Amino acid sequence: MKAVIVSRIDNAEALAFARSIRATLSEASCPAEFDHDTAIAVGESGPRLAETDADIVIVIGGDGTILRTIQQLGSPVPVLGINWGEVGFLADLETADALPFLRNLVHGFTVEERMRISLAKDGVPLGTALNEALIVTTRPAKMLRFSIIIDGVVAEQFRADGLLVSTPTGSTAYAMSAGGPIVDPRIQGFLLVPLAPYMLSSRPHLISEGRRLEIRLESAKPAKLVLDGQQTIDLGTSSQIHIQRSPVPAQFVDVKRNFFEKVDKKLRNL
Ligand SMILES: NC(=O)c1ccc[n+]([C@@H]2O[C@H](COP(=O)([O-])OP(=O)(O)OC[C@H]3O[C@@H](n4cnc5c(N)ncnc54)[C@H](O)[C@@H]3O)[C@@H](O)[C@H]2O)c1
Ligand SMILES: Nc1ncnc2c1ncn2[C@@H]1O[C@H](COP(=O)(O)OP(=O)(O)OP(=O)(O)O)[C@@H](O)[C@H]1O
Repeated sequence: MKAVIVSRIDNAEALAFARSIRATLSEASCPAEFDHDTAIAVGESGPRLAETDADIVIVIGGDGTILRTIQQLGSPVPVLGINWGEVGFLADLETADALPFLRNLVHGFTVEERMRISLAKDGVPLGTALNEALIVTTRPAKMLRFSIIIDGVVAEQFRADGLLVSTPTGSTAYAMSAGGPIVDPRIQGFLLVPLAPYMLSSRPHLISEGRRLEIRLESAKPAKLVLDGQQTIDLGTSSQIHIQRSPVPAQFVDVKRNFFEKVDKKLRNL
């Protein structure tokens, strides 16, 4: 088994912990290297995540570092998050448990898959998201006009600051703050949550991932697409965005942590 280690690069203690993880894995006969950004931060060199042939990616950081890592991976590689962040909801291991867990990792592990969404504009791929795709007005305090088309039928039309198309994984993130439900990650679906809709009756929708989903922007106002808070794409005005389940799910090392216990522990006292 071979590991690549990704650390947040803005925190010296996290980088020092990354070194101790590399040493622990080497002692357990598991070759481990730093990814490009982490290596540069400690004066070394390392592979870009898009080119890694590692069997596991160990991430030391919070959710943003995990989300960015998954976006940068080429083919799917199981991710093990060690929490060195403010919340670290996607990081299933706390630092105190990390080294003992890693020593046992070499004996094998199971993988949990999480659906991602893929987006395209007029047939041109825009990217994928593990948490959500946010379509939002470029100009603050201006509204966009949305039509949500499901299986070719206009399901809802409204004006709003923006619209979140979230996965079940992202239902505990921005979508939660915007009033959406917590969605069991075993459910395969799209969670649509409008941002400040100018309509009394607009509600979040959870729809099956098997549906054909299209979002039409119908006001001549500029909009942006933001994927997992990491990647921003200009949509210009009046776009037609097609959304489907990505054929490539994200993979996490299953540390047997209960999702609902994590919600209770990590999100009740933010
Ligand atoms: N008002 C909000 O709640 C809000 C606003 C912007 C972005 N976000 C979320 O932040 C994510 C990007 O994370 P970041 O750390 O780079 O941004 P960030 O540093 O602005 O932090 C956003 C917060 O959301 C938490 N978070 C991220 N993904 C989560 C998940 N799946 N479940 C529970 N909490 C989660 C992070 O721990 C962090 O505390 C975006 O995908 C979006 O979901 C939330
Ligand atoms: N390789 C990198 N390139 C650019 N910025 C990075 C990199 N690694 C980490 N960062 C920055 O470090 C900080 C850590 O983000 P991260 O989301 O991991 O932790 P957090 O926000 O403290 O925790 P949480 O997201 O769990 O609340 C962010 O400001 C992130 O942009």
